[in-house]
Amino acid sequence: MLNPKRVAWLFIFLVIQVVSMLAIPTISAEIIDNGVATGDIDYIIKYGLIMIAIAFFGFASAISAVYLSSTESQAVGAKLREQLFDQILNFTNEEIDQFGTSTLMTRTTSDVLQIQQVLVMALRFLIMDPLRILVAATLAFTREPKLAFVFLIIVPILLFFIVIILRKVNPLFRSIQIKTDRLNRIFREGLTGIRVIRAFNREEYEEERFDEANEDYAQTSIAAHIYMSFLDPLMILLTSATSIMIIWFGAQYISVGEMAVGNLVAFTSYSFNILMGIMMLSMIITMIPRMQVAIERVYQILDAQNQIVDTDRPATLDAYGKEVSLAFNHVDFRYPGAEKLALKDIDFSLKDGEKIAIIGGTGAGKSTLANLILRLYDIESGSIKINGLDIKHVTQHDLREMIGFATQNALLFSGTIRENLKYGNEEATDEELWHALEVAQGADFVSNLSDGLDSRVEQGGANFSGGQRQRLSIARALATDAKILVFDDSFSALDFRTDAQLRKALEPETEDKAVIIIAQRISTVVDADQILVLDKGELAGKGTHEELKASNEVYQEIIESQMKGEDI
Ligand SMILES: Nc1ncnc2c1ncn2[C@@H]1O[C@H](COP(=O)(O)OP(=O)(O)OP(=O)(O)O)[C@@H](O)[C@H]1O
Repeated sequence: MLNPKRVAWLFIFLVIQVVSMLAIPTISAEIIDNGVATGDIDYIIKYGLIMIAIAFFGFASAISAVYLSSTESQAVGAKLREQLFDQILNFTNEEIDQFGTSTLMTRTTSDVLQIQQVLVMALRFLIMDPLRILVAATLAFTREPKLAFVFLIIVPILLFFIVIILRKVNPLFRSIQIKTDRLNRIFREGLTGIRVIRAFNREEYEEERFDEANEDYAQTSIAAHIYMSFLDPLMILLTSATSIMIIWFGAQYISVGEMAVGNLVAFTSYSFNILMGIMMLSMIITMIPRMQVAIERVYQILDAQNQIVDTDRPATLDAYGKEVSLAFNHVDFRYPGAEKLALKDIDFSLKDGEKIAIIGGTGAGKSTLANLILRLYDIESGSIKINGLDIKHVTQHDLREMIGFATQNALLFSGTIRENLKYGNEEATDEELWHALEVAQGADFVSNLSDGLDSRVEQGGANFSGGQRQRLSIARALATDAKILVFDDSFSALDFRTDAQLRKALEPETEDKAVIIIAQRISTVVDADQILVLDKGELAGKGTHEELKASNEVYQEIIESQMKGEDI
């Protein structure tokens, strides 16, 4: 994912930076010993200018390295987010259920950010610091081997404390990520469920739930940062101790003429570079497990095997052909992990010009059946065929292009009404959109809006009533010009009159289409060519309204329960 050419440039700039960082004290030592000590001004000026030139190169390289590491890590972050979003969009409902929406969001945002933040540091310091330590140690040991023993004392002490801190801090950072998930989940639920929370006066309870998760997250973060905060003072303490030791022993060597003053200055600087290098390297090493956790979490999503895949050699489905047929042949379906079948032995067929209605109590399996037509889940046995082709043998794209779907919850996207209506057919003209709205009984209310088709739709369609949302979602399905129309309980929020008008307006529109209307109300299904009665996932009856009314017990019960409702 990293660009090798840019990483190679980064490496070159970092080498220049390290060389310049360590060349400066080396030249200083030369100036002190050969210029200052002998009063040679020319020497001082000449080497002073060389020092400035080296410092300039070091400065320019440092800036270039920061630029390259930042842009590289940003590019990796952007790529990961793009891949995650693409992958999640292709997830089946099963995979989305398995992960849960809040963790999918945390992983796409905060885990990727975590990777980016560590990467920007790691790209520089993982290359620069080992180099810095190596060169500084070589220079220190070759220039003044007598003082090298100082490192043999200080470095083990530094490493000892760093290991202790890392061992404490790593598990804490791991748990912070899990706690972020939890915090996001509660926050999300609070936002989406705000109306329910208010209606049940549960603000206090939700606040407590959030506070508790927030406190837990904050405490873990604080604990982790307390441990991390030891690193700075530890470093100050150890560099000071090193300087004191170097000056103490160095002064003694200088006084007996065994060491030059310049070497003392250079050695102090090398030692600082070595200790600083070790500390920075340790900090990065601390961060790497955090990045690893984030990478694992991100790759769990990216590596998830999509359960529903297109076959290698798909058959061609003529989405705009004259005729269309849909057949369920003894279909059994079970939700992943469920014990019981959600649909059992479902068998029916319909073709263009026909309208099938599916009725049944809550949880009977109506929406499940609609989802199977779209192949949102794969069936366990039997087959679903469109135009004689098993839907597993055509691409999901071709299949879904055949179907205009109005979902049960009438979800709309933020944008304009026009954008929402054109969601399934970008080519649709305004005239076609208005026509779809006419049929969906939504033209009146849209034309009364000051901006008509350009009116804003808030997230989820929050600025429209349930009935208006349903009409827009029906119009969206009609605007696709698909051959099969599925209305999943899409008329439930409409009053009886609008429901009847809509079905009437649909008649001429659907002469060459196959229509499936899922409903709970008898009045919505009476005029269907065929009614399927679903009961606990099984087909309890199949026939016209009159036939079922005369002979089907479940249907009779539904009629009876709704008659009672009308009496009230
Ligand atoms: N994602 C899911 N995972 C597991 N079980 C599910 C899932 N969705 C639905 N079910 C189960 O499948 C059964 C059928 O649900 P379905 O949503 O199809 O019913 P329905 O007839 O459309 O009901 P309603 O009219 O209330 O929407 C129910 O028992 C439900 O609990």
